[in-house]
Amino acid sequence: MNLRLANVGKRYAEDVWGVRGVDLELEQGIHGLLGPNGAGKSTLMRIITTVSEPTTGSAYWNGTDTVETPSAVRDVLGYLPQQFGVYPDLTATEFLEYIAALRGLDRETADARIDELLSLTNLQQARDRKLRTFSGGMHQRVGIAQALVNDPDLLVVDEPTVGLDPEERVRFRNVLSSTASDRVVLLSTHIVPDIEATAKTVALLEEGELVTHADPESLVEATDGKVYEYVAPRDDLEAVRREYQVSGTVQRADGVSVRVIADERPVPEATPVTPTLEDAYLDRIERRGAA
Ligand SMILES: Nc1ncnc2c1ncn2[C@@H]1O[C@H](COP(=O)(O)OP(=O)(O)OP(=O)(O)O)[C@@H](O)[C@H]1O
Repeated sequence: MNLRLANVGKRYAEDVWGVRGVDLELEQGIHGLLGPNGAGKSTLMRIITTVSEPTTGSAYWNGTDTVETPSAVRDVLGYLPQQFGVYPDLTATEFLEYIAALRGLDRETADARIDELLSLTNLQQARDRKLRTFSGGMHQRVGIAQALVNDPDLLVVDEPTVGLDPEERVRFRNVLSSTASDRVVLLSTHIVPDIEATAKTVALLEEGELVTHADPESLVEATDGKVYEYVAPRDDLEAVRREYQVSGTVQRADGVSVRVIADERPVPEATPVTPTLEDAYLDRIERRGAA
């Protein structure tokens, strides 16, 4: 299984490119598409799912050009878009039955598959409740269930954890990682912990361009020796933010403990700490911003 993007660009207006010159190759496993708001993640997802056509370049699924032959990807695709609307008066089971029918599954196959998916997404207890009564997290889990109805080879999930509380976010992450074997999963997010534990590779997008595509370990390694923690007076926090990329703050009795990304030790008492993927992400974004 292989998804390849070659020189993919999307122009919205004369000088407005949603993405530009993106080359990317993804194999089986979870891949994170990371970038700040407006970076072009949704644009790229819409091209991959054939909802929208690129202005330049093309996408290939197992070597077949998906702009010329959209069915090559549509037939194997599961998609959870950012704005995922459901039918509030259907129960979870009814909704999944409807999706299964649209996907052309016969009744028997559909029933078995729906049972399996409700259990995978931890919604067995709620299967006969109307979707209007679902919490944000349950809504997203039904979303992932509907995307998996046809057992897709390519699963595309766009910002799935926005608005979820931390516990639901973790639950969603676990569901997703348990579905990742035997398919290509592309998960777009601007929340680094969403992919930290699960992604095989991370593609970092900023202002429509692919900044890097690497495994999380290599990204973190590149930031090694550049992350420091120290306690700053509370009144200095704004100044620290102006000077450094701050990846965390903790209020303390004697000031604010800050975690910063810096090429050199910012103050003599700063302690070097082990970087996380979040630090590495901010470092790449920062370096680009400063370049
Ligand atoms: N239909 C459109 N017409 C014009 N510009 C657009 C259109 N859709 C997106 N853009 C612009 O393209 C850029 C990329 O947008 P996109 O929605 O792909 O980013 P994103 O990374 O998904 O951000 P978000 O997380 O905020 O959705 C932005 O500058 C956006 O304003």
